[in-house]
Amino acid sequence: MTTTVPDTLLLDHDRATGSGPEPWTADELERRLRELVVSRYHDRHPFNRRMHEGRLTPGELRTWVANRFYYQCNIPIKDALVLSKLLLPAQRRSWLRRIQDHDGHTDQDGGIERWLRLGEAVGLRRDELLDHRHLLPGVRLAVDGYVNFCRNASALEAVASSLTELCAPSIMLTRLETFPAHYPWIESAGLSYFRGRVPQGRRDGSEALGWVRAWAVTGEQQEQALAAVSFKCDVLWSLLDSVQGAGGEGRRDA
Ligand SMILES: O=C(O)c1cc(C(=O)O)c2c(n1)C(=O)C(=O)c1cc(C(=O)O)[nH]c1-2
Repeated sequence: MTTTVPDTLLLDHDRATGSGPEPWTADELERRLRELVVSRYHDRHPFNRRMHEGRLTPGELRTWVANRFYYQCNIPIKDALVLSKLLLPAQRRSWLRRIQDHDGHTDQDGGIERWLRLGEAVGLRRDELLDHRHLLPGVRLAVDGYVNFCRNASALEAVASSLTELCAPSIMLTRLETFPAHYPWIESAGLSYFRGRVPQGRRDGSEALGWVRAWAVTGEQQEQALAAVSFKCDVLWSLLDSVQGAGGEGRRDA
C-alpha cells in the first residue's frame, strides 16, 4: 500500500525544490532502483558465493555469524531513528513492526534471539556474541556508517536505504536451501532466523518501495533515493570484505 504524504507534512529537506533533473515516472524509478539493487547486492560478493557453494570452513562461518550479530543488534536502533522521521501515525505504526521483528515481544522471540540461536548452532556461546568480542573494525565502521547515515538522512533517504531488502528474501531462501546440504553439522533449528526473514523481508521491501515511489517525485529526490541504495549496497559489501579478510581467524580467543 502506498501512502502519499501531503507536502505540508514533509520535512524541509524532503520537500520538492522544483530544480534539478527531470523526474522519471514512478515505474521508471522503481525499475532503476531494482536494477541497482540486483546489480550491486552482496549475494554477488565472493564470501557469500563461497558460503552458498558450501566452501566456508566452520571458523569462517563463525566469523560471519559473530560479526553479522553487530548488524542485527543495530538494525532496530537504526529503525528507531527512521521511525523518528516519520510524521504520520500510520507510518510510525507500520515501521514499529520492524523493531518488534528484531527485538521480539519477550526475551524468547525476535530476530536477535534467533540470531543468538544461529550462533549456538555454529558453536558460538551467547556471551561471546553479546559482548561483541569478535567484532572486526571494518564491520563496526560499516554498520555504524549505516546507522549514522539513517540518523542524518532525510526520511526518504533513510527509507530508501532499506531497499536492499528487495533482494533479502531470495538470499534467505538460498541459505535455507544450501545450508542443510553443505553444512549438515548446523542444526536445522539454528536456521529459524532465515525462515522468519523471508515473509518479513517481502513485506518490508514492498512497503519501503511504495513509500519511495510516492515520496521521490522530483528528479533530485529520485537521485537521492538511488544514492541511498547505492550507499547501503556498499555497507553490506564492506561488511563482507572485512569478514573475508579475517578468514577463520576473525575470532579472538574467547
Ligand atoms: O542476510 C542478509 O543478506 C540480509 C540483508 C539485508 C539487507 O539486504 O539489507 C538485511 C538482512 N539480512 C536482515 O536480516 C535484516 O533484518 C535487514 C534489515 C535491513 C534494513 O536495511 O532495514 N536489511 C536487512
